[in-house]
Amino acid sequence: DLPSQIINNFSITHDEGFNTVYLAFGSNVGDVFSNIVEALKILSSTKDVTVSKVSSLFQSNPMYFGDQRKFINGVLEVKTKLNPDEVLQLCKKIEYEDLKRVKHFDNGPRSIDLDIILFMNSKNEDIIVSTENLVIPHPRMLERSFVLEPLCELLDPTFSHPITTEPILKHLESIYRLQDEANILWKVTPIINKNHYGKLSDTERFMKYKNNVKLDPFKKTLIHQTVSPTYLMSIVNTTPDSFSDGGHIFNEIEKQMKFVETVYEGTKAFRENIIFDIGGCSTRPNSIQCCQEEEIDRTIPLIKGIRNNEKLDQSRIIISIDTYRAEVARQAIEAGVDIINDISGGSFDAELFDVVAKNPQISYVLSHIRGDISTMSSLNEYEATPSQSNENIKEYLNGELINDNLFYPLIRSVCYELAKRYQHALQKGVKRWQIIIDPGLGFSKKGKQNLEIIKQLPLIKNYSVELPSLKGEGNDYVNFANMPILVGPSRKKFIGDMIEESEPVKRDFATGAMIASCVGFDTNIVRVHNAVDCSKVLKIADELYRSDD
Ligand SMILES: Nc1nc2ncc(COP(=O)(O)O)nc2c(=O)[nH]1
Ligand SMILES: Nc1nc2ncc(COP(=O)(O)O)nc2c(=O)[nH]1
Repeated sequence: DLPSQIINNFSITHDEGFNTVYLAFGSNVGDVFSNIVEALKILSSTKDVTVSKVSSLFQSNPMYFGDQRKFINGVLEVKTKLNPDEVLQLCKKIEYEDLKRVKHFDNGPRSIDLDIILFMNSKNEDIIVSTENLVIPHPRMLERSFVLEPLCELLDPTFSHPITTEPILKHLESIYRLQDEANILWKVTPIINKNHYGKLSDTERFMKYKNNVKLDPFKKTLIHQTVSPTYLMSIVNTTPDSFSDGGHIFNEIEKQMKFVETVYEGTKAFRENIIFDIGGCSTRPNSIQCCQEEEIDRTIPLIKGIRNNEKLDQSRIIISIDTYRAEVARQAIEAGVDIINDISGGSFDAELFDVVAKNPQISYVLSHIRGDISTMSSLNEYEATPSQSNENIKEYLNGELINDNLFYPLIRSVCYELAKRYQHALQKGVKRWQIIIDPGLGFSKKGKQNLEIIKQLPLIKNYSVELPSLKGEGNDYVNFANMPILVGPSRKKFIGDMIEESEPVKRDFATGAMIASCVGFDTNIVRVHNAVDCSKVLKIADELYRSDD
């Protein structure tokens, strides 16, 4: 029952092992995000098929036939006992029976497209197929950034194409070296919470990060650079003791709403969107944590109020909840938030990741921290690199193995510890496409360590690490390619110490300078108290650092 002609005589043994298959998916018709989630669900519920990895989502320009909607593309890894032909039949069933795809013409619009890109048998040998209805590896994969970019997120950097024997990463670089705008992708994270009381039917409500890849004219190396506007996150602390506001808007919903409306009006000249980050429980070092009911009482009514406020254009507003508690996150999603902003990296409440996993349509900020609110300030030793502490760990930068242990121990430790939290998140079913990375300024970092983190932010997207898998056997490969970065330096102590200013509210000018620098270090979202003034800072910084020319 195998395809008639297999070039390499690697038979597909139906032994206890599983074949590994990489499938590229794309959609540009109908409710695109739901099509993709539905296709994943059907694959995951198919006998002898497990979806083991899913890439980020990318918005891409239609290739070959330009006159159609942009696509949302990605790649997934599947472990299966099925042979290539059976996988092909399964893909066709999902496309045409389950998702009712109607094919008008080649390369035209489609509700879902599932293409077999690569196929390895249970001994990890490449299966090459060439029949009239199936060719593996996919014949056009090497010309498609919308396939290779997401595929490289799932593979270790040395993984090579079975026929060219060149690393896939190198093939992707060759596409970008063409410097053709058509190959440029937008990384997207979903903010499609339909609990907006029906106000938002937009099935493609994503935060978008346009990643330009320019050729450095001198060094001939490729420079990845975000060229889309930086997102502005406005802190709305409804706590009585939040160290910067002193609780002046605590417990008076109309005052909180007035604050939100002021920020909404004051930022719309220079920001297309505004994110309101609703915080009901201070996370200042050693602060007393309010109880869950108190946190819910302080936050949920305001979220509902914002979503119901007719004066506000909901399509411009993104709401996040700053909480590490699962129940608060769950109720906030019900109330209409688009992002769970969790300073604990899912480590303070074991159920938090479950809530995020149940809602693949919203985004999640995965932050770096060590210990808990009362211990985090003392846990700021970063002398050793991850590879030094455990020789099973292999770290890469831009796909090259790093051996030098003196080289950036701080950022590498932060990335490695985030990679471990990332493993836990994915094990609970959180999708990579939901995740925004935050290095946690002021959390388990003192003074100048925060500046070092900011200067090394660009490394995060080029960092990857091979580390023991949580299942106990073999290694996982984690990278942060294309992950949006959020930073929250606003009014923090490390800024206050630098300018000898003990009053947080007087640190806004220095915060503005810090924010502009963060944009220069390729940050995608900045979290601030004084959003109105920072919207002007971002206008300047984006003009300087985000211009496409
Ligand atoms: N951006 C984009 N363009 C496209 N053009 C053609 C096809 C048709 O692909 P096929 O030849 O593998 O069916 N798929 C896409 C796609 O998924 N994304
Ligand atoms: N994602 C994210 N969320 C946060 N929430 C609270 C604080 C503590 O500062 P605050 O009390 O001024 O809000 N800092 C962060 C941060 O740095 N990143």
